[in-house]
Amino acid sequence: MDIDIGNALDAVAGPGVPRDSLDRLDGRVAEAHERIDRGMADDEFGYAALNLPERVDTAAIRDAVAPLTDAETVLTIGIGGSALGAATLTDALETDGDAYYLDNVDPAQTSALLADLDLESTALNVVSRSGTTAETLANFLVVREVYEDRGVDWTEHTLVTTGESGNLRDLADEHDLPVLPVPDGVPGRFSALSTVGLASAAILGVDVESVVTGARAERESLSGSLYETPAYAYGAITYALNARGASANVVMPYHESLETYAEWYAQLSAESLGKAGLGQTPVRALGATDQHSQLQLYRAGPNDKLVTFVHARDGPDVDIPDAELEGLDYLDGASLGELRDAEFEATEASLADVGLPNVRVEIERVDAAAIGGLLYGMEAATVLAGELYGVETFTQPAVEWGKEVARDLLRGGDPLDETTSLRVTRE
Ligand SMILES: O=P(O)(O)OC[C@H]1O[C@](O)(CO)[C@@H](O)[C@@H]1O
Repeated sequence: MDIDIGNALDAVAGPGVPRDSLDRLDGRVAEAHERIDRGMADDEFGYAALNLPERVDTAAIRDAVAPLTDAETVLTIGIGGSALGAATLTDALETDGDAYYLDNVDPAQTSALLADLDLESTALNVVSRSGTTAETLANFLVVREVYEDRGVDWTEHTLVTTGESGNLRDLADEHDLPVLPVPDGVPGRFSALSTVGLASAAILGVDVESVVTGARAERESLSGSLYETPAYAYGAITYALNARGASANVVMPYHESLETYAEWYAQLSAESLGKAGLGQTPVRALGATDQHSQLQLYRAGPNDKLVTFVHARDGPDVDIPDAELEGLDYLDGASLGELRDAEFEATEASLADVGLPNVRVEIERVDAAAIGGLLYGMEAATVLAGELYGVETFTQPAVEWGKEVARDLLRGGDPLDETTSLRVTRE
């Protein structure tokens, strides 16, 4: 991936980063890289994620999914990092069939999805690192019962991706289900380039080997300077802008196929860096669509954010038929891709024009290697930012409080006294 941070410097942006500050920050990047390098060398918890391009065994993934590759549909049951990496890949890349994800507890969505699925031609990949996540286990039990109600042997269609212990591992052992291991020492949000993110894609014919090759190329770019490492340039500039008031990072890909990538990045950033009162709020947006919904705020609202554009330089295109419509002459002879690119560059300029910091992340085209590089690059960027923030990048303790209370409520616990209520209703 390429990064252009020019529109985040103080020559353009306010808040912007002075070049001499960036040079000084580069000294901290060099120290952070040494820490990251040591963590990778020792396969330390969390840092181990940056070793995945060398560690992931795509042949073993192919072997495990081989019995399922005739499936026309893959239903992945997981949540957070156990779904978003896989969804990023199958939403971005060509697949041999349909990919669906049950990554929420929404009875209407679950019922509607299951009503439409031909379970005989559907492979099930149940993914949970802990094997104890309520949403994932609940959805799995519901789906399993539907298989049984329809007389389809769910055990013939199910792959499990989980850790060495937990309810899901127990269920897999009880029913002798094929199990793929989750990578040791890799938090869920960093596991896209492992069994967790690659298995569902492999079932659907995605070139997972090229995904890993692209990640490996980004891994090889890691160095002691943000000026030589796109991933570190991104991690450093988002950190530096946050320190100067950019409290939100609007991730705005200009490709429908990358919309889920923005969702994946939101978890990666928020769950890794949102600690000790620090962190940058990830906002998901989509170009060109959100020029017609959020751009007004970005250009004329508070300069309290940065916008990260994600753009592929090349890709499929569609010619626009010549228009006889007055005022639309500028479309004559143009294509949808040219219109999109003109709008992307105009939006980038529109924000620079008012000093709203923005960064351009570019890939050559949306293909397996580029997506692998983008995923790896953003993981490395987040690890670097975590070193600069000085936070515990690889844990997520804040998510546990709500889980415990939800469990207590389901067990008939008392209503919460942390919340207050002031209901306003129509008479
Ligand atoms: O893979 P698991 O253990 O089901 O966890 C799913 C998700 O839940 C979290 O642990 C947060 O609750 C995420 O970090 C993780 O990606």
